[in-house]
Amino acid sequence: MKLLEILSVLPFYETTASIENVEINNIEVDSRKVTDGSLFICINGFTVDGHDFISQAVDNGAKAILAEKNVDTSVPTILVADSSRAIAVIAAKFYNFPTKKLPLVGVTGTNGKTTVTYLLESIFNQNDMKTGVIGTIQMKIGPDSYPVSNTTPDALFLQKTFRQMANVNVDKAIMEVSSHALDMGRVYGCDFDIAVFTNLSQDHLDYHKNMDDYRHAKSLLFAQLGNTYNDGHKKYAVINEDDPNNGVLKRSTAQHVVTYGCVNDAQVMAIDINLEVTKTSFRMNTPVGSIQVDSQLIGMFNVYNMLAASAAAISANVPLQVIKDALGDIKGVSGRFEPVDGDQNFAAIVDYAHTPDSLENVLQTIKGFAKQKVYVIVGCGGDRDKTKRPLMASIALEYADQVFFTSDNPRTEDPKSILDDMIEGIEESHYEVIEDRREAIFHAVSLAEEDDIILIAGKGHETYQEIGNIRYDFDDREVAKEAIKIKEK
Ligand SMILES: CC(=O)N[C@H]1[C@@H](OP(=O)(O)OP(=O)(O)OC[C@H]2O[C@@H](n3ccc(=O)[nH]c3=O)[C@H](O)[C@@H]2O)O[C@H](CO)[C@@H](O)[C@@H]1O[C@H](C)C(=O)N[C@@H](C)C(=O)N[C@H](CCC(=O)O)C(=O)O
Ligand SMILES: Nc1ncnc2c1ncn2[C@@H]1O[C@H](COP(=O)(O)OP(=O)(O)OP(=O)(O)O)[C@@H](O)[C@H]1O
Ligand SMILES: N[C@H](CCC[C@H](N)C(=O)O)C(=O)O
Ligand SMILES: [Mg+2]
Repeated sequence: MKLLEILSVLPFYETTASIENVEINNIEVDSRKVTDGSLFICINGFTVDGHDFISQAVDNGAKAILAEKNVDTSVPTILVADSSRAIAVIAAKFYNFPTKKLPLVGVTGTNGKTTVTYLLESIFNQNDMKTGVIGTIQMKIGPDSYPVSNTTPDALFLQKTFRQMANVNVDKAIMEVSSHALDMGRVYGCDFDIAVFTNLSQDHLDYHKNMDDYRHAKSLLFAQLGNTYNDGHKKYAVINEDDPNNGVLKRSTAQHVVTYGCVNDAQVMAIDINLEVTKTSFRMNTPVGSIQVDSQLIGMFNVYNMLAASAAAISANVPLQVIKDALGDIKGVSGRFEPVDGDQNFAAIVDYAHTPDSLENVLQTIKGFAKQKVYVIVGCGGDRDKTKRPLMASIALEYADQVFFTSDNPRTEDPKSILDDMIEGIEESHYEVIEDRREAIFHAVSLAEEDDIILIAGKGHETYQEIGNIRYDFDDREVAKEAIKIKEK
């Protein structure tokens, strides 16, 4: 493709040499992956500056450089104010605007994104639609899955992936949209048809300055809705009416708002909610009729997730009966309230709760059913929001009979200092600090008696423990199974 044509989507840029005859066959943000004929886009990252790798990019065959500052190089340079924003639209153009054709649902919020995307995948599949899913656990095209390193990957990866999805006739793409991605412009070139808001509570205050900034980042998804290409298609903002932030998000969009909830009056509403240990049921009233939902998902927070997915599916014209059938079939999402079954007489549940709000939700659910003691194993991630550490510790202590504070991906921080942050100022004494997570799980399992419940929180589907910059194999579910096996002997 002619470079001039690719750049036609940018409102303003300068060039250092004529680019009239430059042809580009690839776009790259990583100098190591540049191939002959590429346009290399320099991103000034959090760790290194892409501008420092221009000579490697040129050596590898870059035919032009897109940069934020003047650089000394033998190939033409295109200067823009913000290359992270530029790449989002350039990549969309290069891959021929895949999301113009491919219906795209974006799900944002502090908790529940992964769950809602998987619920939507099941609902769309039940409606005989081929789906593509991008999120925390993996990327999927139809039944095939691929690893991802971010919940919401960078703009180039996204546009390339959406092109792949469009080429194999995916009917609906569903993605998690993190606040980091919104802030960094990773989804700036995506044309969403439906944007879903789950909820907002404290997280990521290492990245966002305060809760207002965090909320603002989330609102960008709704502000962007329908503005990307102005193609006249009907767009929907699906919003949790029971979340105190609903007003801000509604005011962020000029599109149709669909509300859901259980308390405040909403268009898609759950009533007669019955929460049990092994199942959940409720009546769902919607503008297009009413259905009885009988689900194997546990907990009030999952009622909200089911409402969010249903409201989005209704906006996409999926019949209510299909939604009912899909919600009835879903067994659960990997690492989310996942029971570990080793034929033991107590329960062990692995859950991805790694924020104060999700931990509280999941513990409220467990306390609602607990007949005997509740044990909690929990830690907090290193190089992440430090202010959530004491909050998560207090919540665990409030609901549990005994808490084991342990490591959860200490990354480059000293595991002991993370644990110190968690227990600082705590007056209760019903806890132990066991830095080694495996030891903590084995210890809790060794104490558990009939009908007790152990919650192993924070890592869910993760199959590693990140210490320093190394990811060691570690899966809470496997370790718990081992511990149970040894105890049962
Ligand atoms: C803080 C942050 O978001 N960082 C993201 C960012 O990395 P970075 O800024 O450090 O990149 P960098 O290493 O400095 O590189 C800058 C540029 O130089 C280029 N480069 C680098 C080296 C080289 O030899 N040649 C070269 O060209 C790189 O390709 C890049 O274009 O860009 C990378 C590529 O897109 C991301 O993978 C990375 O996410 C890191 C791993 C991360 O942990 N991000 C978290 C905070 C995050 O985004 N989380 C949210 C989910 C949150 C949630 O809701 O739970 C997510 O969406 O994942
Ligand atoms: N709607 C909800 N409200 C509050 N907590 C929830 C909700 N849904 C799930 N949770 C809790 O949050 C945890 C993570 O859920 P999920 O993975 O669906 O969220 P997420 O938003 O994708 O998280 P992440 O930001 O890490 O990708 C679950 O294991 C559960 O404990
Ligand atoms: N997407 C989240 C996941 C946190 C999961 C938890 N296990 C941790 O490592 O803190 C993050 O990267 O902040
Ligand atoms: Mg997720």
